[in-house]
Amino acid sequence: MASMSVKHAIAAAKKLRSLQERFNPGGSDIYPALMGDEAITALIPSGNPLSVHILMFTRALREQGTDEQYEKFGRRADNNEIIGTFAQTELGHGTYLRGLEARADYDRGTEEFVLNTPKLSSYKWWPGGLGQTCNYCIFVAQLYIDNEAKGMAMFVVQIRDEETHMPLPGVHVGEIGKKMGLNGVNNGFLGLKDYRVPRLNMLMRHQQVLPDGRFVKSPVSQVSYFPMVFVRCMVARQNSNYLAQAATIATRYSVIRRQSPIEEGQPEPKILEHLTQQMKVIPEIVTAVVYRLAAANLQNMYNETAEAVYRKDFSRLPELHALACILKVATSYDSTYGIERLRQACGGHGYLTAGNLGNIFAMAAPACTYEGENSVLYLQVGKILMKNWSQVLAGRELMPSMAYISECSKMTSFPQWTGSWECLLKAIQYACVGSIRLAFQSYNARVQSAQSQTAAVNYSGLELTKAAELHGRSYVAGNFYQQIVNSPNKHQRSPQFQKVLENMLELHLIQIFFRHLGDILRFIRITEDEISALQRRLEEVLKELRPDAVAITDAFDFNDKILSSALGCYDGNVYERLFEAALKHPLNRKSVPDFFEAHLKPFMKENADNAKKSKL
Ligand SMILES: CC/C=C\C/C=C\C/C=C\C/C=C/C(=O)SCCNC(=O)CCNC(=O)[C@H](O)C(C)(C)COP(=O)(O)OP(=O)(O)OC[C@H]1O[C@@H](n2cnc3c(N)ncnc32)[C@H](O)[C@@H]1OP(=O)(O)O
Ligand SMILES: Cc1cc2nc3c(=O)[nH]c(=O)nc-3n(C[C@H](O)[C@H](O)[C@H](O)COP(=O)(O)OP(=O)(O)OC[C@H]3O[C@@H](n4cnc5c(N)ncnc54)[C@H](O)[C@@H]3O)c2cc1C
Repeated sequence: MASMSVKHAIAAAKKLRSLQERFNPGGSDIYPALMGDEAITALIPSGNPLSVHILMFTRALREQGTDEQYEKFGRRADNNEIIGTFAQTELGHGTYLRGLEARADYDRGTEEFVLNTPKLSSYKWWPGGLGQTCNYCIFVAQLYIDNEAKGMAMFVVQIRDEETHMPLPGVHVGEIGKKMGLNGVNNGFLGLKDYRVPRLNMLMRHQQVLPDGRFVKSPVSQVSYFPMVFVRCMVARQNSNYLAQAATIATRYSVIRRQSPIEEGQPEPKILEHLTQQMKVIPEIVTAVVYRLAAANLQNMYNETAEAVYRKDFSRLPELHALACILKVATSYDSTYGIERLRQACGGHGYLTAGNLGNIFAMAAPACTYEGENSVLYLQVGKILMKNWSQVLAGRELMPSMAYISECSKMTSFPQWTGSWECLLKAIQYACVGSIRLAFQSYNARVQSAQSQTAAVNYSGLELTKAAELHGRSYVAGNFYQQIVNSPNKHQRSPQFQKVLENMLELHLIQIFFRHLGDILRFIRITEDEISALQRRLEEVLKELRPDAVAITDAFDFNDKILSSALGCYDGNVYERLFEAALKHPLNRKSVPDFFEAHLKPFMKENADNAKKSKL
């Protein structure tokens, strides 16, 4: 599987190169890499072994290396003359980067770094493509000068001979084993023993080690985390894509499959006529759209921040970090749960490999873990919200994506309930700010009682997580509202199209309201009649969107090769394709399976003989 994936990945990478040259000659924009990776990944159901090379290795060289280092390594990596990965996670540590054990000791006598993974737990473990594909990697290690720890640093390390692909002396490298999915990616392990690299193999755009061993600290240590921010932005877009693919499959299947009359004596309807089926499928279509728009916003913000960082302006890093964390978490959680809901909406056939929903789930699910485990990132955002709440208390302005927190903090109570979109959006924001205030009271009380920040974060973790989750909901819903109601190009839309978008906004806001009704009722009084009115509107908007469901998913424009699903094929010949796939199964090559003579027949005969004996 790995070799097939590499073959496909190389073919697709070549295609990508020609597309880039045609549509984005010499451009550094992220989209070609993203589209390239998406295209390659989508065409390789077992995952793209070049993903981390495209998304992390090449970018780390460009963003963390000096111009000279880019000339020496980056250009060859961009041109796919060398293939690398990003080796940060270890067998013993993934989240807690300060606990990483791999070390780089500077030898000023030879102006080299001596790299070691001192224990088994120090082995790099997980990097994509590390097992067999890559001949280089970015090796993340704790930097030591005269045995004094200086923090994390990144090193360009060649791990295999460029001609023979043999692991180099001092390198122990291989595949970590079968996974739930992505088995074409050859995630690998890497051990280094007294492996020497020249001083100039340490990426030194932001921090330097001079020949005599003097260390020049980075102006902002967090800029070394930038490669992770980029992939978190990618995940937001990639996972909204996975959800859109699954929604397309389930929607098409739901208008082909007929089951169970709604009125006695009537013919069996398409299953999408059942209201409960509409509630399983249509909100997922809308969620895919909502996150795709949010991810596009985030991508633009990433581009702007990356250019600023290149100019040594680090001012926007904190906001990008907060948004990249919350969107990576929200998109990966909601897409993973949404794809499983869509699989279940397809009944038994949803469980068939031919439907491809299982594989889409297996591609989407690990995004809840890699690039920052989701609950750790929720806590990251929770910590940032605590800092911002202190700013609110001090009367200071907040970053634009958190401005609503300031506005809501000035409200002494929630205004009269109207049920309008603005009211629903404000309710989610108001509940978020209420949760932040409660979390801060707990957190601050702990800090005041002399608990350390990390301990206070841990013991306030549940409330911090809730506040972070609601912040994500507020941001995503607010972005969708702005795009539908206040977009500058709204007047270029046909009235029919605008109506469909407004129906999607109505559904999203009401769905989020009901998902967080408990959180909202803690801070806002809403009567039973007002809640029942929203229930009616939910049922109504599902009915309104039902006729548009197929058109919206067709507009995602996935061709059959990308969906790779007998349930979601464009021509709708589901049963014929399911049967065609079944007949291809190896067990159908013979009428009598080999195991009959070898196992089944003797087993049944033995039971029959025993039965006869027991009768005697
Ligand atoms: C298109 C296809 C897309 C995707 C699929 C295809 C390919 C990719 C597939 C897989 C690739 C996977 C790669 C990986 O998984 S790479 C390894 C990823 N590992 C992590 O993300 C580690 C997660 N851990 C953390 O982030 C750590 O907790 C942290 C680095 C945050 C450090 O925590 P620590 O406790 O040491 O410090 P904190 O106090 O939490 O933070 C200090 C300070 O720094 C700020 N901060 C933290 N992170 C960032 C950041 N990324 N950017 C900017 N700023 C950051 C934090 O807010 C604190 O600030 P302050 O409070 O002001 O001091
Ligand atoms: C498919 C896939 C591809 C990957 N690709 C790469 C790659 O290319 N390069 C790379 O370097 N890494 C890669 N990784 C590794 C990934 O980055 C780590 O798995 C991830 O960072 C989580 O770390 P961990 O696995 O050590 O889990 P841990 O950090 O051990 O987490 C285990 C549990 O402990 C909890 N926990 C940990 N810390 C805290 C805390 N401070 N507070 C509360 N709870 C906490 C977590 O929430 C989680 O529930 C990949 C992983 C996967 C699954």
